[in-house]
Amino acid sequence: MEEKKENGVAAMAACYQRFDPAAYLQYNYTPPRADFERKDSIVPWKLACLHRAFNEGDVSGELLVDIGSGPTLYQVLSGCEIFDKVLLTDFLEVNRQELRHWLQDEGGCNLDWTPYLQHVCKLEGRRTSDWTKKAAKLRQVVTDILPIDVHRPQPLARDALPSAGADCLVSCFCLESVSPDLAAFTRALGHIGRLLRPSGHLLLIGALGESYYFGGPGVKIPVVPLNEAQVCDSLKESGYTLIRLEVYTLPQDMRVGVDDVTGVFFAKARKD
Ligand SMILES: C[S@@+](CC[C@H](N)C(=O)[O-])C[C@H]1O[C@@H](n2cnc3c(N)ncnc32)[C@H](O)[C@@H]1O
Ligand SMILES: O=[N+]([O-])c1ccc2c(c1)CN[C@@H](CO)C2
Repeated sequence: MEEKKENGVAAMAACYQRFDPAAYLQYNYTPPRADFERKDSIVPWKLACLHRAFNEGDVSGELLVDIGSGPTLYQVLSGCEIFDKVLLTDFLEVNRQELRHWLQDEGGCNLDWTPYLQHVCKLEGRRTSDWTKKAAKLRQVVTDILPIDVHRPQPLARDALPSAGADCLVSCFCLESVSPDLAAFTRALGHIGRLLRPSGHLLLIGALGESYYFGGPGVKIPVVPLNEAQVCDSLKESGYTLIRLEVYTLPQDMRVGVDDVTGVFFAKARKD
């Protein structure tokens, strides 16, 4: 059994060697999936879920860790106003490099995050012109971009976090996209839970009913197809209490051929 587990994880790691951050951003973070003029676009829905979850009064602390950041920053645009310290993490150096390009404001980014910063300012009741302040805030609070492997019982380097752990985790489209099967997905949930202090919050966004996605031209990556019940069961099994689950169903024109995702879930949970 141990060998089968390791083979599945190794096969996933091999797929990711061909992951293309620029293509991935193009596929998922430009219109129609990221259209801030459309009420039914996926990215504004995700940003609204995250804004509400970070700002309803129960989430607080010093340290927020984003698990499997990839080449994207949207997942911490609300959290950066709440936490003094934000850690971004990813398995691939190409993604960590993409994030560094933006954070060091040195150019070379494959996506302009301005519309995202402006949109989240609007959600916060601020002028959209405050986006430059939000960008500065994000650059100030993101203190590191670390390698991570959610299949390891210790996903981060031993000294990466304070002994108390993180106060909050956010993770988007990572666990189901890197796990060979549902059991591995659930184990990974438990592994990242060890990074979180007791009663700390987990904000989890993921794909429903997805069996593959393209991580670049011709880079077909298998995904664990999840339904809502499995998400709830896995959270409970790996030591979380579910606070809220929200589901978005993709309209036809959001299905653009880069994956077979049918829905997106947002779960707010607390570590037991
Ligand atoms: C579908 S992307 C999600 C990116 C981003 N969080 C988002 O919301 O679009 C999945 C990410 O998981 C990363 N990844 C692959 N294997 C991993 C592993 N074993 N542990 C943690 N992250 C991994 C990939 O490098 C990739 O950035
Ligand atoms: O519409 N979206 O905002 C969006 C963003 C990222 C991803 C998806 C959809 C679906 N596929 C996952 C990878 O399994 C990645």
